[in-house]
Amino acid sequence: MKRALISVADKSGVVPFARGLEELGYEIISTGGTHKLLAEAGIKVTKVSEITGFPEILDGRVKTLHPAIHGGILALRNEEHLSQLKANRIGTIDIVAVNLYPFRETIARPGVSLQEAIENIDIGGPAMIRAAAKNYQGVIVIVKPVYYEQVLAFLREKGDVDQETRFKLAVEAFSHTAAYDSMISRYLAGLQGEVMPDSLAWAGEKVYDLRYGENPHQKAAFYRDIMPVRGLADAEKLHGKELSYNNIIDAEAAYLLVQEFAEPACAIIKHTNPCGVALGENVGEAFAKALAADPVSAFGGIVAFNRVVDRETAQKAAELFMEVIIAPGYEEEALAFLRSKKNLRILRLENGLKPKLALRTIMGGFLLQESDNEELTPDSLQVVAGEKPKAEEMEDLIFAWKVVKHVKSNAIVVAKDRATVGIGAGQMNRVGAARLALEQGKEKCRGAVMASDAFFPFKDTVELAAFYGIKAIIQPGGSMRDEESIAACREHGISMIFTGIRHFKH
Ligand SMILES: NC(=O)c1ncn([C@@H]2O[C@H](COP(=O)(O)O)[C@@H](O)[C@H]2O)c1NC=O
Repeated sequence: MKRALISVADKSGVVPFARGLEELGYEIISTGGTHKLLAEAGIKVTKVSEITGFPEILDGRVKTLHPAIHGGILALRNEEHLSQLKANRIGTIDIVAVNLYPFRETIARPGVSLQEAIENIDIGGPAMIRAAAKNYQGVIVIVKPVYYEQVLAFLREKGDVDQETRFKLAVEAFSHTAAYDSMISRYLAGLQGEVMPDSLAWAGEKVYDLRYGENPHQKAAFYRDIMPVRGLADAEKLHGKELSYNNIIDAEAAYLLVQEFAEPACAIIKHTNPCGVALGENVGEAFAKALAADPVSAFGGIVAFNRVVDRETAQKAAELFMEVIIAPGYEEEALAFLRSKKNLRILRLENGLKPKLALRTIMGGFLLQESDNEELTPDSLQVVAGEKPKAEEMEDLIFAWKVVKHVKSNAIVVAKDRATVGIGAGQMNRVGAARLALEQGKEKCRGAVMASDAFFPFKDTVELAAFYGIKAIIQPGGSMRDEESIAACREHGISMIFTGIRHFKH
């Protein structure tokens, strides 16, 4: 008689699965809780302890860790191994259906204790899963309820599961236990304050396959971090087609930019760079100002707000061709209106999410760094040239500084009245970025302020800024030739503020 061992923490779908196996003539073996559920459903089920001759002990820490179980799973189906099983009165186990203690859900609970987390580290489950996956030619391994029906269908129609499917299930099983272990190691390392361990174990769960990657000839998929952290994968799609690879990256850039501000803010993003950013009394004003900054580039943009979108703003925004809109919420009428736009994706994501770490692949490896969450404090600002900017000018400088952090280096942002006037992004020299930003703003640059993501290596950017009428500049400082830039500011009556913080973005 064929035997199936079923031991599951997530018991969804397990009753019909076990019943299906019973109908196919399988003997079902189960651990405590699973046994109870199946027996109550009227399924004939043997307790693991009857097979092992040993009770479950240590509050369930030891249930299935026994040669009678692991021998039955791991034995090759050859004469040599089968005779060893016979000599030791061990029967083979042909199906292992196991899912693990809910470690993720446990550590997601606010205030969870270390002891609770540790008790939710499954030991016996991964041991069985890995054993079954190693011996996939003889054992069918199932780690998720979604496979129950597929396996039952195979058994009913063909009497067995083919080797190709068994292999796929085994690969899935090893990926599953690897991801589970990565979660445990990251959680425990995090408790020690260790975020960059010698062995890096990051894992994700597929949210969905993307139609393609950055370009149509590139395959791509969207994964959520296996750790319980909220992020873009949690954004609720209220309307529209599936997000593309580029949409997801741009939506993140737009979201993070508006999170910089406590005031109502709007950011319009193109290819991860902002083309217009503004603050306003309300989202409507912020949107109008952000759009006015660069209406040409805004076409096909990704638009983010940090406040609930009202109907009037939705109507105005819908006049623009946007790919994605992301906000913490939408008034009912606003949503109804936006939904009339067939090609618009509407996302809702609460404010306040902030990544702590940034992982990036490079050829043959990864780079891991803390996210750029360095914030300005009043003490970090140092006026090195000209007069101390007045309150309003200072607000513009800080606004421009917060925006420039989100622009690819070399980056220059020109701003006035809490709105961008010109943005120079991703240039190979700083004065080139400045030229782009200033030329975009033209006359509007008169009386505006300028932010630079890194220091000025020469005084050329200051001189160009003076030509366009810039009144104040904010930049990290720290160049060997800072004095030349400071002298140029004094000569042209420009105030210069050092932040002591650099915001390169690659
Ligand atoms: N210790 C063991 O021998 C052991 N064997 C199976 N488990 C787990 O026990 C859970 C099922 O328990 P129950 O059927 O009692 O609800 C499963 O998630 C399974 O992975 C075990 N528990 C944890 O390590």
